[in-house]
Amino acid sequence: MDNLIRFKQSDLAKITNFRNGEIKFGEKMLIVPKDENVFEFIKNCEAQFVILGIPEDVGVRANLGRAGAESAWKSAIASIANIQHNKFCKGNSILVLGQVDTSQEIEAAALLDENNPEDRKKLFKIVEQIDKEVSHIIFHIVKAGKTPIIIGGGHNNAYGNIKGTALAKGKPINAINFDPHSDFRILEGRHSGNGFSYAYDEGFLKNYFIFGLHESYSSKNVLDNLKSLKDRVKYNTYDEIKIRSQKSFSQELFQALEFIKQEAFGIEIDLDAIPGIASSAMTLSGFSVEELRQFIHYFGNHKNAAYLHICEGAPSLGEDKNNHLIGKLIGYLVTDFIKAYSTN
Ligand SMILES: N=CN[C@@H](CCC(=O)O)C(=O)O
Repeated sequence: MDNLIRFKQSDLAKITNFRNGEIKFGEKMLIVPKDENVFEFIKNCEAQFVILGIPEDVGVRANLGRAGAESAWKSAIASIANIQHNKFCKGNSILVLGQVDTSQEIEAAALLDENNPEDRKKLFKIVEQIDKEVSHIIFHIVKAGKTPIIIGGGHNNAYGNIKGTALAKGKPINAINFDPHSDFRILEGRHSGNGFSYAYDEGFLKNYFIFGLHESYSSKNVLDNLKSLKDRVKYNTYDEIKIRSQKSFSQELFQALEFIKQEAFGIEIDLDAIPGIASSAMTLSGFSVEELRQFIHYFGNHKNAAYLHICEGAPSLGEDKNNHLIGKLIGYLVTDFIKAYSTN
């Protein structure tokens, strides 16, 4: 895997705060040893979960959003390394594979202005390059029988996750997306707002459920398109569930699972659904952290859950004094998924 920067034992040691009498995830999580073949090691190691970081925000910029999602990976892995290894969750169930090497793409994108139409087209092309790298790595993880946990990055990476998983399974997969936005925008060139529409158009995505759309941030055009595809794309809105109480959260979890559970499915989490989380489309209205954790438990508990993707968190857009909080939240979500999966 040329475009992978492997995590090393010394990287883990640097971010783990050792304490006498305690065992942290950083002391137990696996890494691919220096001289080992990556694919072989993934296949044969004891860990079921493979953590991959995608530190980029080119997709968000190409969608005319606010950059910053590049910073979530570093914060997340530092928090994960300091989770306690205990009877509730074991560090050695995780292989920290490392991060997609996005340095060239970020460097090329830095020279471009997303508000200039010609530059924006170049950003679309750079996102396509990231797509190739993401789908390639995800393909190999899933093919090895393991479960990727992907920490982005922009939501553009849903495309690579879905494509890589579908190719490994040899058929299209389903997806559930916890997101105020459909990310089903027009096929104008790749960015963070059309990962699912491209995956659908290219035949990698079969059934798609969007959980908790914000009515005020879904365009008529997108809603019309979703309506025309209603046999394969379904959604509920945050407003229906939490504001007007027309639908119940737990009943909607059930309905969504019924729609996707027949095939392998990806669990996509956009952190801009949670109030107060620094992100490109940061909001003060949305589901609570506990509802998100219940959501991950509910879907992660099903045997067809194929991967977890947590994206769009942008610690660098947050307050300086508490910029570790997004990483800490991601740590909770990762362990919720592992615990749910392990009891399915
Ligand atoms: N992945 C996020 N997609 C949202 C982002 C909105 C924003 O950055 O402001 C969307 O395209 O609607």
